Amino acid sequence: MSRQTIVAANWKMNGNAELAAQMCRGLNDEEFNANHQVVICPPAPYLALIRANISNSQIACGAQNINENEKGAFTGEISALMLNDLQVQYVIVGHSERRAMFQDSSELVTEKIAYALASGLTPILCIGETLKERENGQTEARLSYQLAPVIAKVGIESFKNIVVAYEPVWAIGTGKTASAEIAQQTHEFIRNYLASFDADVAQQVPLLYGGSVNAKNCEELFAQADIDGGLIGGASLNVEEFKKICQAV
Ligand SMILES: O=C(CO)COP(=O)(O)O
Repeated sequence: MSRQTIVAANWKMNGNAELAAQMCRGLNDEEFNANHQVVICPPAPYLALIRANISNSQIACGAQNINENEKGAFTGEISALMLNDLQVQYVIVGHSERRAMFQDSSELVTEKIAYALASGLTPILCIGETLKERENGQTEARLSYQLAPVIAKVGIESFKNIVVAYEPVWAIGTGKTASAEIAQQTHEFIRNYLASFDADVAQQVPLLYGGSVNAKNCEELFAQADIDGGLIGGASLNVEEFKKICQAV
């Protein structure tokens, strides 16, 4: 069985109602390969708008974060139940911007993943090393450090319902993409690491590359054996460019 391919848009704190409407109009009539999924992750205020305007069954919605509690006095937070309510299927967890700026530690990321899974959401678990870590030869240690607590908490079987996005911090928003060769090597490491727990599960997990992916560099990246799609930031804010990236897998 071939692995599912996924191209996910992470709008971060960008976009507006007009872009949401344009993106739905632009993508609704696209025909994608079978087993390909497009996920749009807008800021939370636009989730309902996108849900209401998507008619293509291969396009889903995702949130950019969730709180690890069911409900209660957590001003400003969004719960998994609310995402269920809006029929949002995916949620990005552990993005490096949240790890760096909002204290999303590996422990908290693990709790969010567990809660997302228990609520029937598909987490897109983001992992990645800094430039300093890569230069010091610590890439593999960093990635396993980020994966290990999640595997310990939810079990390797749960990775049948998890998407992993490898986003080297030094490639995010910098215009510096990892070369296809470096990206493939790192994805292969991630798959082998997962395979050391369960080889069958590891073969099924979609591994996405993220970091300055655009319409020009996506084809070479997506052609790599262990790259099953991408998590796209800046280039997902342009409908025509994002369409090209979705079709390149
Ligand atoms: O962080 C990213 C997606 O989550 C990547 O962002 P850019 O594509 O803008 O580099």
